[in-house]
Amino acid sequence: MPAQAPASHQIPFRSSLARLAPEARPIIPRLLAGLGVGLSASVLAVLVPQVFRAVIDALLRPGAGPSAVVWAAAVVLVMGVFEAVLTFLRRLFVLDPATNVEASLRVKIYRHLQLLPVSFHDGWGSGQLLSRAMTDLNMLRRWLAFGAIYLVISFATVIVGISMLFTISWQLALIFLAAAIPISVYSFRFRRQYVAASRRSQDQAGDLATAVEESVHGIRVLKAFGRSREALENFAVQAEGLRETEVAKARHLAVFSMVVTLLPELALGSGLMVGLWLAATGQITVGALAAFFATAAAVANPVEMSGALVGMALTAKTAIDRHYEVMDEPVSITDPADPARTGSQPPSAATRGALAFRGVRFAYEPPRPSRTTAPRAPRAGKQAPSRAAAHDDAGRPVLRGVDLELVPGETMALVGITGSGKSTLLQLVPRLYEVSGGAVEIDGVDVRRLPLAELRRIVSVAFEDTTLFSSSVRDNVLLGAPVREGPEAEAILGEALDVAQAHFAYSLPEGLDTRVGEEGLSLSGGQRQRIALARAIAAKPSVLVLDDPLSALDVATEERVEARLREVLAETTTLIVAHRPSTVALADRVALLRDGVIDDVGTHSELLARSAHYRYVIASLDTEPRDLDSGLDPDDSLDDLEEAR
Ligand SMILES: Nc1ncnc2c1ncn2[C@@H]1O[C@H](COP(=O)(O)OP(=O)(O)OP(=O)(O)O)[C@@H](O)[C@H]1O
Repeated sequence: MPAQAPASHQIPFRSSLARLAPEARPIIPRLLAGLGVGLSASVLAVLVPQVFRAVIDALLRPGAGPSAVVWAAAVVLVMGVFEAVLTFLRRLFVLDPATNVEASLRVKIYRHLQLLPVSFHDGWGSGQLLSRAMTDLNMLRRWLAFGAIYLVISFATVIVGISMLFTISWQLALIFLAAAIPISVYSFRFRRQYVAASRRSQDQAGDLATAVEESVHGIRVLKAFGRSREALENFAVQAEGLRETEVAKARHLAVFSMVVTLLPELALGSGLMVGLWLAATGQITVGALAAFFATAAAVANPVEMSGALVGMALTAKTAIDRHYEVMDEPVSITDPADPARTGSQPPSAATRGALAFRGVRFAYEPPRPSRTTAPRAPRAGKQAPSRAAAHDDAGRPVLRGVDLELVPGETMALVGITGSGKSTLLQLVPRLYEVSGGAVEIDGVDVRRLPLAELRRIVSVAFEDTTLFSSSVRDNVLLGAPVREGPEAEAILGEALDVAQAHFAYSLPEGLDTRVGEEGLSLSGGQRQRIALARAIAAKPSVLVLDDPLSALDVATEERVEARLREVLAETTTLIVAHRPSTVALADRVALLRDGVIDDVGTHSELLARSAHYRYVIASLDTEPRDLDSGLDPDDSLDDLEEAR
């Protein structure tokens, strides 16, 4: 387990920036070009007062003609045009690289999220991940394209400007410089406060996004239980928390901006009095005095903007830290260093589908505080706990030594009381989680020694809680299929829909091209399950792992599905979590999971005869058909079903 990450305000700014080096390296030439033209533009702006100085002094010289004014005006005009062109070029140079960095970091975080194990996703709110992939990177892009360049330009302008001030009058320049001392002292304090507030606000924005996402997904539950108002109140508390942080952030920025505006103005005021005295006593010319104030104004502008620029830089730093918190999470489930087989072997030829659990132990990882959001300010109201935090079992063993063998082509039902670890055991087969001890084997090979792509081709899964993607029925079903286009794919699709008894899909408004999923047509729970089951079948697996995917089907449909499954996937080994006697009755054998171990294995009748715990579990299973498509009598007994086989 990696060491706990330091809180973001403890990471020095330079270290945060250094993380961007691999992204920034290719764009450095363009950034430098942008910086170069930006600097030239600002140097031009600082030089304009020197022209004024020359003009005024020339005009005040006895016998001076108006031609000096014409020349000066022409020079100022040319300098102005140059400055405008340079500013345009600066934008042109930096915009493209900044958007490239944003896009590349976004793709990287998405790819990393795909690679990270399910245990990582258990511990993170989806809004947190969403805000890191979207808002944070947007802020970073804006800073790279504008803030970072402008900060350097402003700094250089101030340095050049102050040097110019010294060439005009060292006494006046010293007065101006005196204002810089309290500004730099104060900026230290500001930086600390602002980084903490900025981190808090970006985390709170992520939490808020999670809250919106959860309530949109759970809108039916909230409405059905009349909890919309309570959800709104909780949301309002969270939104208020974010507002307060934003206000605190803005307040820090306002005070800092006030300091950086006020002090140079005070310096200018005092400088004016001293300057007039110096001019009156002939120590400087009137032209020099005018040039001094024009230059001082040009220097004061970036100083005044420094509050906003520093704020932007600190926000970008927080965005970088938040991005790399996710990127630094280790991908713990990876391809083996010495694979037992190569991915090029055709699975059907190489895999018979003998599935074995050997002394399998498993405990969910306890949630680490650094995994969720960074240090938060205490705030009123309830905070939705992360998913892993909601499980008291995290860290405690769920499976304590499971031994179970399935012969190729066998269908085995897994039963046990609720929370006994059935779903957990299933998820170890395709390595959605990694065993804490022991091994899961397919054809005698530890699944950890199979390349992940191959393992997930051999093993196909369907869960009770079905996820359909926003695309057509066809795309959803063929998601894991060996071929996804052409006549062979169509044949696989037709067969999978037939086995899953999902014929309804043909009569959808646009047939198999009908868009389903979040942004598509709403399907019933049973329909969704059938599509998800078809997806698992279309993958042509050697091992099929079904986590009660038929729970929303009526008993008759379930039976038809099982019968077709046997026909079509006669060679497929199936491990199915059963929550209904009907599912149990359709299996070849049943395994009883109890207290983290397999308590007994046998046929349904054998277990009924010899295991009191099995009888207890069976008695507590749901006997009601949930999707009343068929009109089957719910009182149909198990024996009838067994006979039906
Ligand atoms: N992601 C998770 N993080 C931490 N603990 C978990 C997680 N998922 C499940 N658990 C815990 O592990 C134990 C086993 O859960 P599991 O879902 O495997 O049980 P189950 O037998 O499938 O239950 P059911 O029959 O109700 O579906 C439970 O105590 C549960 O609280």
